[in-house]
Amino acid sequence: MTVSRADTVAILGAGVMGEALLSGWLRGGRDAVTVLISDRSPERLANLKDKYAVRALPAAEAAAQAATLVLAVKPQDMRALVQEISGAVGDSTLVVSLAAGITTAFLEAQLPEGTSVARVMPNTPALVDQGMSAVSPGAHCDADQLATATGLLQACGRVVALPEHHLDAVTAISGSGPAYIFYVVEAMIEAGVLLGMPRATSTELVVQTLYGAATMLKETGEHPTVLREQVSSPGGTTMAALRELDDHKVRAAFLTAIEAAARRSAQLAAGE
Ligand SMILES: NC(=O)C1=CN([C@@H]2O[C@H](COP(=O)(O)OP(=O)(O)OC[C@H]3O[C@@H](n4cnc5c(N)ncnc54)[C@H](O)[C@@H]3O)[C@@H](O)[C@H]2O)C=CC1
Ligand SMILES: O=C(O)[C@@H]1CCC=N1
Repeated sequence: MTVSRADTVAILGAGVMGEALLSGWLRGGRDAVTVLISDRSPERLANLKDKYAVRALPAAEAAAQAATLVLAVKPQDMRALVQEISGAVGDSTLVVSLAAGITTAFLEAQLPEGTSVARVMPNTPALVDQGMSAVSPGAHCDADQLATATGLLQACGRVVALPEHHLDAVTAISGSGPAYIFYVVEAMIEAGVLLGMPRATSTELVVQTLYGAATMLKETGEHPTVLREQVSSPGGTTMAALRELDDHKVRAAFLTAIEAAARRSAQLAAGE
């Protein structure tokens, strides 16, 4: 079967996020022949070709054969990748970057004049079709191209369009967010073990509690304060615990931590 360039998407850098998108597209019914992958690691490529039956090519060749390029390397590897593919980027190519910190202006300056670029910040729950992504258009990305970028992410979860000046904050909240939640989950599991419970039991209790609480937030649409108050009996156990969290400034620590993540995203833009 011959596949047109217009229908082809290339994932350049097929690591955690590249695979999350690839797997989401295939689960959503996209034909594997319309996806090209490229990665520096031959082992990684062999593994993905086996698992998903997609074609692998060197980055510049993949870039020449696809109308949409998803750049999914680490921010520190972005300059080298863009230099590698720049000559293969055509007039109608849409470049979609997933990298933390890397601005559309940075990419536009490295790519041929007038290249359409969209910046996206996804997160790992895309692996289970529950991703949260934000997308921002660059200077030459028109509405149709923004819709194309949005569609690629919608296959794996929800997408919001936002002005690019919010993207460092998005990176700090939803991009890195799953890690904060996993960190809290780890701490709660440890607490169960400290109280004498088998680890497997503690894990089951915590994971289902997280799932239930997330489902309540989503399905009731109630403010989290209301839902927290429903759990907090006067003079009860929950207030005893929350008082300790307040004493240990856990809320303030979250604010400071998320500010640090946003600051780090901005530093990555400067190549630090
Ligand atoms: N992991 C996460 O939770 C999220 C990551 N991101 C962003 O996604 C991007 C990718 O992150 P991960 O998937 O976590 O990284 P990763 O390290 O799992 O994947 C990056 C892949 O790029 C490959 N690579 C590096 N240079 C290359 C080149 N020149 N040509 C071809 N392949 C090359 C590496 O071999 C690696 O497999 C990063 O820029 C990150 O900021 C965004 C949101 C969430
Ligand atoms: O930690 C990072 O830099 C990437 C970006 C958002 C999540 N992971």
